[in-house]
Amino acid sequence: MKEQLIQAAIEARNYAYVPYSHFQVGAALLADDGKIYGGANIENASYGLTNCAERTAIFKAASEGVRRIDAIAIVADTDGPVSPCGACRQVIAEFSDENTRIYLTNLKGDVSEWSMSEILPGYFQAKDMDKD
Ligand SMILES: O=c1ccn([C@H]2C[C@H](O)[C@@H](CO)O2)c(=O)[nH]1
Ligand SMILES: [Zn+2]
Repeated sequence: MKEQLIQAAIEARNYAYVPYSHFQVGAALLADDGKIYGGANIENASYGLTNCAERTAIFKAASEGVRRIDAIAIVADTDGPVSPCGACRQVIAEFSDENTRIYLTNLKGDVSEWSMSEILPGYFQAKDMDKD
């Protein structure tokens, strides 16, 4: 499944809309429903409105009812495994738990595997709002 997910991320990357950075990123997640959802980064002439690949994949899945990510792979043409931004790490946390596997990869085939608390120590979740 890990290899299949990484392959899906590589394929999703081909649809990156990156006229400004020319930096293509792809992501693919395995959801609780057993389906794979892919996503690519989508940039905007108003740069700050750019949506990262992993958030695209997560929002596609969430908008179809997914509430838990089993595993997610992210890929870019980087020297080492691609490193997701802080905003994306928090968005991954919204739909993840400590059993979620996070695969950071590149086109050379380097893969590093992370848990949620490894990738974002102290991440905030809705359950943290429960006071009793
Ligand atoms: O993990 C990452 C890192 C960067 N980007 C995108 C945002 C922007 O389009 C481009 C350069 O930052 O790469 C992602 O999609 N995911
Ligand atoms: Zn991001």
